[in-house]
Amino acid sequence: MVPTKFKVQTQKSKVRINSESSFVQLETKKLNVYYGDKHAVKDVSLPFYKNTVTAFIGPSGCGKSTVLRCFNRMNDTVPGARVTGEILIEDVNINDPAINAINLRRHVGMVFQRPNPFAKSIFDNITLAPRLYGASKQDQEQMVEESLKKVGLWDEVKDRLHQSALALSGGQQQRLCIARAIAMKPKILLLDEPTSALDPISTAKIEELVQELKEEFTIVIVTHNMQQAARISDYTAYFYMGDLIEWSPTEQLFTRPKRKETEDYLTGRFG
Ligand SMILES: Nc1ncnc2c1ncn2[C@@H]1O[C@H](COP(=O)(O)OP(=O)(O)OP(=O)(O)O)[C@@H](O)[C@H]1O
Repeated sequence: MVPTKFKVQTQKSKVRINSESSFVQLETKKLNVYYGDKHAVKDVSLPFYKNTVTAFIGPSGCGKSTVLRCFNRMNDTVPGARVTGEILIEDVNINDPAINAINLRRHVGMVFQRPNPFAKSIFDNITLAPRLYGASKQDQEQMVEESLKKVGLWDEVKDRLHQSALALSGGQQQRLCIARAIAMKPKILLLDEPTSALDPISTAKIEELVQELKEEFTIVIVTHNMQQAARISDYTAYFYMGDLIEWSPTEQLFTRPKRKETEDYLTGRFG
């Protein structure tokens, strides 16, 4: 049992898991990742349920981002990286060499730690990829309005869509990056420490947004902030040195962890 003073408040009462949440959207089976001789991720088998948020927690270097990057095959571009095991998205193994990584990324959007808008207009940031797939002008306009409304940015930027995205604040830029990631209507949204560069108000907005977006997407978030994991996720996976130590419903993991190692991490005894 985690002593009360170390307990992180979970807000499960606010977390609504919808009826499709028993559907496994994404699954890893014996996932291993090597960087040369370094065995960075070891035999990780995990389900990710549709329209839920799963948080990855654990000390620096434990493999959280590496696992996340497998889901859109970003590790393909890392020299010396090797991935074994299966990653199934709706039963299709995305590690199959026949799967085109560019097409895969239409279904798996990603947002990074630092907001990284292109040095282009707000409008172009969202429509760049859809244009490559032949979206008409009308579709693009609809996409821009829809995705900016979803991230709560429309009212703030609707009169300056053709101005540079770099003129936005950090928090606005991160919401724009989320809008860009969801414009193509992916099935899965990956968030790699999306609030670590943001102030508390922008962080709260993104956390609220994640709760709204899970109605439509299956979300996986890497975070160093345990309170954040407790506040916004439905499931939490705790990693240590490449091993998955525990995966549980978030409320359970934070209040009644199954493993002593998890409890030690939550109570600050190591990590
Ligand atoms: N491109 C790379 N080449 C070699 N080793 C790497 C590479 N990327 C990550 N690693 C190693 O793999 C291990 C896992 O790294 P990863 O970035 O996944 O950890 P993390 O848990 O996300 O860490 P952090 O919380 O600090 O971001 C670490 O030992 C790291 O040094």
